[in-house]
Amino acid sequence: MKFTHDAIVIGGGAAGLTAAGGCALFGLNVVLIEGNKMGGECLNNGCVPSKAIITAAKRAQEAREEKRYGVQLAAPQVEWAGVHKHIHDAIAHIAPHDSKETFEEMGCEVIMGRATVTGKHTVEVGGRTLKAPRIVIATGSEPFVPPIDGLDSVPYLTNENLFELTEQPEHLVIIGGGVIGMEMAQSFRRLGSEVTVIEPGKPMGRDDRESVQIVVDTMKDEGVRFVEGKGTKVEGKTGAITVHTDGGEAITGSHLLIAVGRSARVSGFGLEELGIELGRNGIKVDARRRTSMKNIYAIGDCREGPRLTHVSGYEGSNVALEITTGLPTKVDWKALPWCTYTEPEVAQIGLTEEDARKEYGDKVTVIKEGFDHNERAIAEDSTKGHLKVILKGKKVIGASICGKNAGELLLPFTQSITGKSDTFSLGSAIISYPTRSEISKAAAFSAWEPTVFGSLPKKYAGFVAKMRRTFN
Ligand SMILES: Cc1cc2nc3c(=O)[nH]c(=O)nc-3n(C[C@H](O)[C@H](O)[C@H](O)COP(=O)(O)OP(=O)(O)OC[C@H]3O[C@@H](n4cnc5c(N)ncnc54)[C@H](O)[C@@H]3O)c2cc1C
Ligand SMILES: NC(=O)c1ccc[n+]([C@@H]2O[C@H](COP(=O)([O-])OP(=O)(O)OC[C@H]3O[C@@H](n4cnc5c(N)ncnc54)[C@H](O)[C@@H]3O)[C@@H](O)[C@H]2O)c1
Repeated sequence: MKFTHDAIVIGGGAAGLTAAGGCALFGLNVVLIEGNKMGGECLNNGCVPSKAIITAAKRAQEAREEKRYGVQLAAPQVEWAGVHKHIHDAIAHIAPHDSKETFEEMGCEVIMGRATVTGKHTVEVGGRTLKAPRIVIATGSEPFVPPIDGLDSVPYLTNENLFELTEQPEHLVIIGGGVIGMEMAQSFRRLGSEVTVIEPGKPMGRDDRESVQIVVDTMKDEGVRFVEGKGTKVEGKTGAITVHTDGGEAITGSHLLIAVGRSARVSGFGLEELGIELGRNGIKVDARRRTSMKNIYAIGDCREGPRLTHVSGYEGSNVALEITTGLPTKVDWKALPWCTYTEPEVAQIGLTEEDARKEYGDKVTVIKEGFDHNERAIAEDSTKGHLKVILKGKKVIGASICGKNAGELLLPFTQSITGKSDTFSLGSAIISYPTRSEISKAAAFSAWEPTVFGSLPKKYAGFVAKMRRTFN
């Protein structure tokens, strides 16, 4: 077969951009195909707009706080057009990083068009037939819309139109207390909307329960209402939408946000026809991200597995490395970090306490340090939260952090879980004072405290002291 390219990448989100960019930087002849907007979900209707609205909401909240540190701010006046502009300015600012031009400069051919996989080595786009020994599918995911009675007859929001709102919701009802539901609930509440979250299970179900409880309590204090139950029926019209729950509640709001998870984008572009195996929610892949057709990879949100921008980027670079070097490159999730950007933030890496205990039982110990002992946090009057280090013996297998900027504090634990560092070196590192990251040193040192100040070192110190007294 005569190939037009070394690799074809379908999808210009975090996964596809990284895979295509990586191949191009190694000098391969790679084509990247994007059917909608370069940058995909993260840039256009995911991480970037959500973090931009969180920032606006934080500013409003700060102004709403009572006099603090002896300083009184004026009450916030939220002007929705300004919030909308801030969101779209942030997207526009970052867009050049992911643009067609940037990737062409890197050496990719970029085609704007919808691709169809037509054979083991063949992709059709805009009337062209492209052929390559390796194909990478990085088509992402879309909001899962649950089969709730009446939902198709009312206007509702998902992350795909939420950030386009030109008016502020008076009362936002959110179905789903997962990551999106919680980040958006706090943001809209802080910006002045009434907010109700409907969630049948535990909000932020994958996270450390103690940490999540702190966030839920904070949000309740800020006026978010939580309703336990499943949304089962929806009715109403623009401006007055009622959600009925299986617990018998009926909540009426001006706007409805659906945030109950994601569906992998896997149909309508040839995968079924080609017989590529699909799982429950995404393309089935092995640890090297190869599909059932081994020369075709699937990375990022479109395959089964965790759905996060840094995961998409990681898989993109792994696959680029495997394609360019020919060496197998497996993914490894033991040090997978994630963070939910509520206030306080909840950050996690590796196993939570609950999962670690399930897996290793009483071999697990947990060291907990509160920010109430961290002097920077005290000086800032921001002591909510804690760090929990999950250990198996002296080996770190997880860390859960709840607090201001918790997501920024994960890095040392990445190093220790992957074996590039350990609790002893972290516990003896010099860390600038006063910083919130001193909490990591304090926890790591706690793991060694009984040994360092144990009976043997004490005996030795006593012996040295006795010698000095005797011979000085
Ligand atoms: C509201 C929200 C907030 C989020 N916040 C965070 C966060 O703070 N941190 C984090 O890590 N993650 C976050 N995420 C998750 C993150 O956005 C995704 O995991 C990530 O963007 C997935 O990247 P991807 O490249 O796999 O897919 P996508 O970004 O979805 O890219 C896939 C691309 O493929 C294109 N495509 C699809 N089919 C075809 C076809 N047939 N031909 C050509 N092109 C095609 C699509 O147009 C799309 O551009 C958030 C998600 C949401 C919804
Ligand atoms: N900070 C971040 O990293 C970040 C932020 C936003 C989104 N994301 C990514 O996007 C993904 C999707 O987020 P999400 O919040 O949509 O999904 P999610 O899986 O985090 O949460 C969905 C929630 O909806 C609930 N639910 C399901 N059916 C329901 C019903 N009928 N009524 C009420 N509640 C119901 C579930 O119990 C669950 O708690 C995340 O898993 C994550 O991968 C990441």
